[in-house]
Amino acid sequence: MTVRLENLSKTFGATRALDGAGLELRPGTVHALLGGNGSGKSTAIKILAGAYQADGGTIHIGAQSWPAAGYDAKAGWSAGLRFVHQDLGLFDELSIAENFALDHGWPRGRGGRIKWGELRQRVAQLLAVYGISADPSTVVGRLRPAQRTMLAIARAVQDHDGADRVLILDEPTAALPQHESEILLQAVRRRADQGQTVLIVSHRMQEVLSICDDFTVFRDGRTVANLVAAEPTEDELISHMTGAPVTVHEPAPARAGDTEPILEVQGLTGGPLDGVDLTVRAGEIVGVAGLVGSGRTSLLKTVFGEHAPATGTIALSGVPAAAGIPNRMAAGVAYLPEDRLGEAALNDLTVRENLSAAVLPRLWRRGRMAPDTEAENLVSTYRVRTPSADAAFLSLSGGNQQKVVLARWLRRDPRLLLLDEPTQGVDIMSRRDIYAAIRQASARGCAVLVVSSDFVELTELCDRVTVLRRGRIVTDVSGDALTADHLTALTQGVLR
Ligand SMILES: Nc1ncnc2c1ncn2[C@@H]1O[C@H](COP(=O)(O)OP(=O)(O)OP(=O)(O)O)[C@@H](O)[C@H]1O
Repeated sequence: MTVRLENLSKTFGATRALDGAGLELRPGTVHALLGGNGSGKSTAIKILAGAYQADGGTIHIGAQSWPAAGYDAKAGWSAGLRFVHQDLGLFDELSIAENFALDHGWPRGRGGRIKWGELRQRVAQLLAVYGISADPSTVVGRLRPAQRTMLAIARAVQDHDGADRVLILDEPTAALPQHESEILLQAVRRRADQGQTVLIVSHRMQEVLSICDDFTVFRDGRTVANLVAAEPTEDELISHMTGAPVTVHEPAPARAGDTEPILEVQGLTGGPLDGVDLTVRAGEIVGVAGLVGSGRTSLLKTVFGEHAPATGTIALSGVPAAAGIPNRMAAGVAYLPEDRLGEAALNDLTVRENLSAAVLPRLWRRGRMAPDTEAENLVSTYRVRTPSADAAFLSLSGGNQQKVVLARWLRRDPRLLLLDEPTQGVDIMSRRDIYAAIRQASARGCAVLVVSSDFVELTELCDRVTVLRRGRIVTDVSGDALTADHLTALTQGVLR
């Protein structure tokens, strides 16, 4: 089904989020919507979902048209648009069949009895169509990550051929490890080959290049490129996003010799951790690769003092680390969690206040809080797109929120920096700035431990990557062996 957005505009206070943007989806194609953080992608998607109302423009879906200011969620739904957001909205404790029924009702017989046989049969057919090899009675929490996303897609579309539905996916692979992303993208590609129209918003260039037919690039709320049946290069796409030719970044300088150990972990157990031994030295950037459930996040949380280990020791610069988060922070440990909005940000405050939160004691003078005069510098260094440092944190786009939280930690000048998925949702331009900031911290002697599902990121950023499988470190990779494919094989257990 064709979808066409024409001349879409939307203003939030002083911010012109969309300024005449356009987008056209051809039936049975996978279309990438690309753009830097704050370029207007989410605003366009939210308008299509009916969550925001546009100020002006026209929306065409199939044979129907609406003035965008008069379009709502119901119009989109009945015209066939289906959305799958990053938070898949699945109930992990329930079965696949129950998850379907919660969305679309339970088939009932006489006396209101649930017709389980009919439900299971209908769901089994959908699972087959969407290539999910699982039984309808399987509990959702047991599925692999790519299967869960595919399930959310099947549940949203609930249609066998899908040709009269348009599937809109917002960063579908952001939380998936490489191997799972590939499985998911192939499954999405197959859907399009069978006639389904798909729109994907993503910051992962290699992925969209591998499966998309058409590409639309937004910059400053306008469409700056519309590439139909094209095979652009990554550099071409980036230069559309930035409006400038791509600049080549310097590789990280080689490190000379061994430095003093900052973090020493021995025999750590607790939760999924099953005896982790790990040392990170001053100036080292060490990656942690592993599948979901391998213990990656638990390792960081335990080192930060959020979880107490069952057994084992943690030392910082040779001294046993005192228990609890305040003690770890006092010892110079900083932690950027994966769940930015839930754990890291002060959502009700401004950008400036969020940036200050990590250095509050420094700003208190004679019983008064000094204004944080560095906020403007940080906003510009990290390319945070905001009308001012005093804008509400929540009014920023997702990627810009992430940059603020990261800037806040890096300005503390930590001795040990723990990062969990640091660039999730961050555009490719800022990603490079963030890598540069992490490298600068490491050049000053900070030890960095970084968890990422994006193995390309680990290979670009890290001196060494340690592979975690079922709570144990199975190997360390560095030098020429440090490639994304090698990490995929190691985390999967294909290689030892
Ligand atoms: N509810 C809102 N209130 C105020 N400003 C907003 C709101 N939603 C979006 N904006 C602003 O509109 C602009 C476009 O944001 P949008 O979320 O559409 O960008 P995006 O391309 O999706 O970015 P990202 O890749 O970071 O998710 C940004 O400057 C953002 O701060």
